[in-house]
Order: sequence, then structure tokens, then C-alpha cells
Amino acid sequence: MSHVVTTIAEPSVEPIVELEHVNVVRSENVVLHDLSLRIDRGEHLAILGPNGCGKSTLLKTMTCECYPLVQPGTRVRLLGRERWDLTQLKRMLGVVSAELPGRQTLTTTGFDAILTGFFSSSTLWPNLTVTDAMRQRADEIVHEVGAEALRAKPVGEMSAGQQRRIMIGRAMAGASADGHGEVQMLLLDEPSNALDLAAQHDLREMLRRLAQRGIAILLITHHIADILPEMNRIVMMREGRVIADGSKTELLTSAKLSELFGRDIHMSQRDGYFNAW
Ligand SMILES: Nc1ncnc2c1ncn2[C@@H]1O[C@H](COP(=O)(O)OP(=O)(O)OP(=O)(O)O)[C@@H](O)[C@H]1O
Repeated sequence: MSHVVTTIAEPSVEPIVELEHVNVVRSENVVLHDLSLRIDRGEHLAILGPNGCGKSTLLKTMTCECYPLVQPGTRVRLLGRERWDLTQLKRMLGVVSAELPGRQTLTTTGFDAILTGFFSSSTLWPNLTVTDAMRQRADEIVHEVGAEALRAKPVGEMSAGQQRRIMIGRAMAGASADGHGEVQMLLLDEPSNALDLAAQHDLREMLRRLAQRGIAILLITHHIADILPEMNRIVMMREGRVIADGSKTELLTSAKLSELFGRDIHMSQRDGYFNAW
């Protein structure tokens, strides 16, 4: 009987994302070309590249919102599985919505908006049953994302930075329907857009704390200063292809970024952060 036991995959060692030879078409254009990428648990990485190079499409392929062409050798494996219930997958991967999921959320309080993450819903509809375990977990998340002052505030009355904080909390809540467990990876697509300098700083500090706790962070950004000191891996994309995948010291150089964006770009570095101009 022992051979039966050994065939059960140990979930903690499976990579979070394994894409192999992925081609994705949108509106009849191939926007990802033969793309392969593996992301291990607890790994933090930033994806850089010019507008339209396919960064968001890559993220949507990871969350099964975009599908690759069915071709020999193509494989999409997420958290060790090739087939997923999409709602469940989104919870495990903690996709941080850029905007509120619906008009209803405007009057939802910060605390309730975090609770909606357990249901992937836009608001706490009367038919949803919030358990004590969910409330307890949501309470913890409020502290983890530093949203104590936002608990009772309607989301529609929050600033962009405050909403972003709640949206990250909402993505974290989704780790399990019963209020237990932890999100495996947070996926953020340009999270610092529209944030003032203080809010950008606070967002980075919050993400650093989550990264240090072992939650994998995947960041798509145009702001080099968003790249956390904890992020050691940089993936560079151009025209639907990964053109470089390596360490920060190797890739965050003036030469590499100038090549990627086709302009003279200068880099500086301070306290573990990089900046470009
Ligand atoms: N909904 C869509 N329907 C059809 N084509 C799309 C759609 N969204 C994006 N595309 C196309 O797919 C390609 C890649 O777009 P994508 O949004 O993935 O790039 P990106 O690198 O995230 O860009 P940006 O930095 O501007 O956000 C582009 O050519 C774009 O025009």
C-alpha cells in the first residue's frame, strides 16, 4: 500500500506557477509568445516592461482569465494543479483588484469589504453567512494591513491609498472559505498608481511585512522604486516574450533598463531600493 501514499503530491513543495511554452491570443493577435515561467512558493518578483508588452496578460494567464492556445508542450500548472475552480484559485492567488469590484462596495465598510474576500463577492449580500472564524481572521488582517482606522469607513469615502489597503486585505481574506489558511501569493498590477508619496511609502512597508512573513509577492510596476528590498528576482518582458529573468543586481542596471525601454535610463540605489530616471 505504501506506493499509494507516495503518489500523493506534497502541496508545500509544488511551485505556485509553472507556465511552459504558453502562447496567448487576444483579439486575434498573439500577445504572449512561447512564454515559460516558474514561480516557487515564497518567492518575490517584479515584472517590468514597456506598455503593451503583455505583463497584465501574463498575470491573467496565471489567474485563468486568459487561456493559452492548446499546443503540444504547452502547460499551465498552478499550485500543483492543471484544473481549478476559478473562484477558489483567485482566493489562493490573492489577486489585488485595482478598483472596487462593484458599485455596491461603495457603501460597504472597510471591515465588511475585507470579509467579502471570503466569498469573492462585491458586498456582504444577506444570503452570505459570515462565521466567527471569518470575523476573527478579518480582524487579524485589519491589523496586518494597518487598516484599523478604516474598519467602519465606507469604501466609497476612502482615498485611493486607503482603498488599496482594503483591497489587499480583501485579497488576503480569500485564502480559505472558512476563515483559516493563508493566501499563497499576492498579485499586484501597478498598485502604487494614484498614490501620493506617503501612501506609496506605507504600501511598500506593508508589502514588505507580508513578504517577510513568506507570502509570495508578484508585482507588475512601471515604478522601479516600488521594487521591495525583499524582491530579488526581476522578469523583463518585451513584445510578449520574457527577455531576461534574473537577480536585481544583474538586471536593475542602467544598461539593461535602457535596452528594455529603448531610452537612456539612469539608475540609483539607496537602502535596498532602486530608482530610475
Ligand atoms: N481586452 C483586450 N482585448 C484585446 N487585446 C487586448 C486586451 N487587453 C490587452 N490587449 C492587448 O494585449 C497586448 C498586451 O497587453 P497587456 O495589457 O497585457 O500589456 P501590459 O504590458 O500590461 O501593458 P501596460 O503596461 O500598458 O499596462 C497589447 O497589445 C494589448 O493591446
